[in-house]
Amino acid sequence: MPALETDLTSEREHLAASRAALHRMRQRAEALFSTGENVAGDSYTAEMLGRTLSRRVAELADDPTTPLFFGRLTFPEVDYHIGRRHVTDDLGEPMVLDWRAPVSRSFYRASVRDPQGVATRRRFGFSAGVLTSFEDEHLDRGEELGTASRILTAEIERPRVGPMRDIVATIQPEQDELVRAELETSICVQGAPGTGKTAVGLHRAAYLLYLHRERLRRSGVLIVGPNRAFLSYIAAVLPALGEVEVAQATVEDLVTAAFVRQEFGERGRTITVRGSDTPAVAGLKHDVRMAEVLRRAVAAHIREPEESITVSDGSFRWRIGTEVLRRVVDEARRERLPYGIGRERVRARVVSLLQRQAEARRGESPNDAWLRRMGKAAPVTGFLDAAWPALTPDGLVHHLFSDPDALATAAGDLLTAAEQELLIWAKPPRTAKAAKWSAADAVLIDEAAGLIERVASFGHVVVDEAQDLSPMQCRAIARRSVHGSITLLGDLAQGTAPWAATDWRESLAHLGKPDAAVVPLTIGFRVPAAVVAFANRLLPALAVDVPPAESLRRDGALDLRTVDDLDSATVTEVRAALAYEGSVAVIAADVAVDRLAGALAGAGIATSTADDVEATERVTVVPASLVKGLEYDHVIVVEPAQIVAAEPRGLHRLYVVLTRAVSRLAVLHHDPLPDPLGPVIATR
Ligand SMILES: Nc1ncnc2c1ncn2[C@@H]1O[C@H](COP(=O)(O)OP(=O)(O)OP(=O)(O)O)[C@@H](O)[C@H]1O
Repeated sequence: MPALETDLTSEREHLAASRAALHRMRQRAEALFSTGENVAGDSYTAEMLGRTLSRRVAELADDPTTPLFFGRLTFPEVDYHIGRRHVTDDLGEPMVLDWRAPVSRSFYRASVRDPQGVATRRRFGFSAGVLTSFEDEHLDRGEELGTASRILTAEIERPRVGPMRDIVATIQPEQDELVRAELETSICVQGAPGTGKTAVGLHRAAYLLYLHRERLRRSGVLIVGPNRAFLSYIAAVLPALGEVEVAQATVEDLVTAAFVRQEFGERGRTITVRGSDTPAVAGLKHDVRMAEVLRRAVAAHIREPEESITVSDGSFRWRIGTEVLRRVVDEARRERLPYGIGRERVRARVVSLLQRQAEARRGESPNDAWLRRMGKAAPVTGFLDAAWPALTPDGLVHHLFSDPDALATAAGDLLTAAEQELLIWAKPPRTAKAAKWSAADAVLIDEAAGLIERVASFGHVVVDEAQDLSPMQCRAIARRSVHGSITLLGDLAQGTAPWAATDWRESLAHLGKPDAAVVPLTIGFRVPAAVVAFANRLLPALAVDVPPAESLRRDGALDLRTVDDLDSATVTEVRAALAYEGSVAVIAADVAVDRLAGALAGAGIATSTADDVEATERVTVVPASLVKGLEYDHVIVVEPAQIVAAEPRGLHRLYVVLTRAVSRLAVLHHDPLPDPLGPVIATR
């Protein structure tokens, strides 16, 4: 047998043996899981043990279609297979090393210039779970393939179907550096479309969980994405890497009731978004000045005590003078605690003053029941309600938007009279509960909640498509990462929100991480070079300063077509696309989506929607407003001018739309293409 085949045979044997070993590891975990239920003493221990073990069982799941290892490092003395998780034999000897282990780092980073002790790096090629080839780089002999690797190229150019996949086998050095940054390090990644920002963020989460498992399990890791379609697109990546316990949410989930961390003592606040704002009002509510308005509105509730209080416990009467009460309130105010906690602090101080008087009189300490009774006594509560009244977050915002005087007091020099008028409700709802809150209101209520209550902090937060966050949304995330670090991912050129960021430094300041490094990613893995060049014609019109990307892909096709009938042209184009392998998307202005889906249905072509990642239809019709972060092999963009006209930052939206194609992009238009794409610029 030729050496190559002998090698391939022995690698296949190692794969089969590793699979069998993983199977035994899982069987052992399952056996422990079922006995664990019987042996654990109390129900709490049983539940904790059960959770740990069932998580372990889930982590050890083997997916026969994903290779258990994808690489091998040969050092002069030892060699290791590198894969998605540790696999050990019955004696505990490693058969496959987790890609996150310190040794595995060399798989991604070793080069001829810096071989890190590696003699040979081997990459494996798989087809439907079967090991079919490998490629060696003898670093010790000065051989290095880099991005010329066939296996890497095949992985990058593979047709896309279904949800996003992990990239552990082919993480590139500049990506690996970000993935393996220290837990304490917050970073901001500015990357052009398809440079792997989302992939980096997800792999960083998996890496940090591996390295700081216990700490992060306690505090939690959170992934924030722009919408549900995007979250369901990325949802499978972390479980495939064995990480089954990462929270994923949109910012709206965070600030409404959808996301309450009861285990951290957070109170459930149900804000259902039922209303909407005009663009001007929404813009104002997302303005960072609102944070100071709310802070002042909360602080304005604290009043200097005017009277002394006298409390009776049935046997004696105790008095606390005005001056003393003033001091108590003043001290609590200076502690800068959340308002609601400050109120309880004041109550506790008053009770302890009463307690001291009682001790002096009786010579013994009153019991807990006495202390509780005093805390609730009418004069104490009455004093609190006057000097430090109870506040709820939605109650505060309701009050502010219903009462022009209250708003004027808080907004003072911060908002103009016209701006204040924009915020005041024409017909104030009677109660906070009856209010039809908008999405922007929910962010303000969350800000108020942060002033009133404690918010639990995550150990690490990954924020994707961060260029679209408003200052107030950044603050909502900042509250949840005060004690943790963040990975901020985005592209200023893709900012479509009215408040989209133009400078990462500002976003980072609002996020409470002003010193985080801004790191560019510039190698594109999704969009073919010809398509990148076409989309880049828009860049000068987008008024952002971002480094241009370079595509790794030399394949792909771009086709621009003027057509008479958009619907029938779309049907023809979709039919042509279906002749190729992979996914097909028709992307159009939101208002055109139903019409186009109807035309396709009329032609007998079934379509799915973007949020249905399990769909079996190969064709998806996607509104331009929902396509951010997604990708399809063959993209058909219908009437760019309509996409641009639909919103103020329409050109940015078009840039997002044009950069979704993995292989082929067809642009169908009836109206002229928007200026920057037109022939004038094209021929310059
Ligand atoms: N090192 C890599 N090896 C193979 N594929 C990669 C690599 N890095 C990224 N990709 C692939 O490139 C595509 C784009 O990646 P990703 O979605 O993370 O980019 P992005 O920068 O977040 O894009 P966008 O700005 O459009 O949101 C994905 O299919 C991803 O799997």
